[in-house]
Amino acid sequence: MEAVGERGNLARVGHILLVLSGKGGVGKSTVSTELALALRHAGKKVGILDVDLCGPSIPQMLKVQGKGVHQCDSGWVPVFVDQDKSISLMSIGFLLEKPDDAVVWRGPKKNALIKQFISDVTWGDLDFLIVDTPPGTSDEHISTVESLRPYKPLGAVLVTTPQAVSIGDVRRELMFCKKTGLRVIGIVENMSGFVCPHCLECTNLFSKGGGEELARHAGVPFLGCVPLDPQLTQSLEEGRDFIQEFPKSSAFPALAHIAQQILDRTF
Ligand SMILES: Nc1ncnc2c1ncn2[C@@H]1O[C@H](COP(=O)(O)OP(=O)(O)OP(=O)(O)O)[C@@H](O)[C@H]1O
Ligand code: SF4
Repeated sequence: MEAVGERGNLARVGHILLVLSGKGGVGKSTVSTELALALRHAGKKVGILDVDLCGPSIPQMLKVQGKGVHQCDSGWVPVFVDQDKSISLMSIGFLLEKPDDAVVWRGPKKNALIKQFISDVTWGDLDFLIVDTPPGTSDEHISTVESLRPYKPLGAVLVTTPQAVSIGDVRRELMFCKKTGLRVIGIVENMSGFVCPHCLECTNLFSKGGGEELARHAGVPFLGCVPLDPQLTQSLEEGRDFIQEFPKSSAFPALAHIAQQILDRTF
């Protein structure tokens, strides 16, 4: 295997995007998964590295839970989500004996695994590597950024919900990006209103516009608002391709728009 300084297994990866959120449950894994599907839909090859070690939910969202990863001479082979190998995934979920086993590890062990994921997964040719991180700005984030930075410049997509408390957490994320030299690709406001499937009226359950206002205030791009969409929840639970199967649902245009903006800002 090549050494880290020679780019090794990430040599043929175009862009690396970290998906960050100040707190849990705001939809970071959802955004990571749907972005991967939308970029695939735009003809791109995408890898997902799930370093949310305590809550690896992406295998289920892509219906590949329980699959095994195997080792080859150059490292770990990721799990391919589709037959044409346009989405590949590496997650600690594949290394647990049972899908709901808990990872009760101290920081150094987690950091060692993250470093191993970054150097040892054989991604091959990718247009994007999307890294789904744990909530907050912990040791794992610093470890992820420090291990990835020697390879290429890193971009960050920040996910928030519209409430003030979540927005406050994003301010801390922005500070983290500044201190660690991450380029902020933009902010996504998730769970931004609920569009009634019967009357198409939008109800702003958690208020609206906080993410956009924060982006304006911080001078970073705002990528869009994703509404709460029961079809999105359902497709994530069943591991279906929301972008392919639900083009008429309320979250679809928002996710497609966000993916397009990412393409515009990274190429
Ligand atoms: N826009 C949305 N519409 C409907 N359901 C959503 C939306 N965004 C997220 N969800 C649902 O909310 C739940 C939490 O989302 P998700 O797991 O992506 O959050 P997270 O920020 O990654 O959480 P954590 O990092 O704490 O694991 C999931 O069940 C997901 O299906
Ligand atoms: S108008 Fe209100 S109650 Fe009636 S279908 Fe729409 S959201 Fe539901």
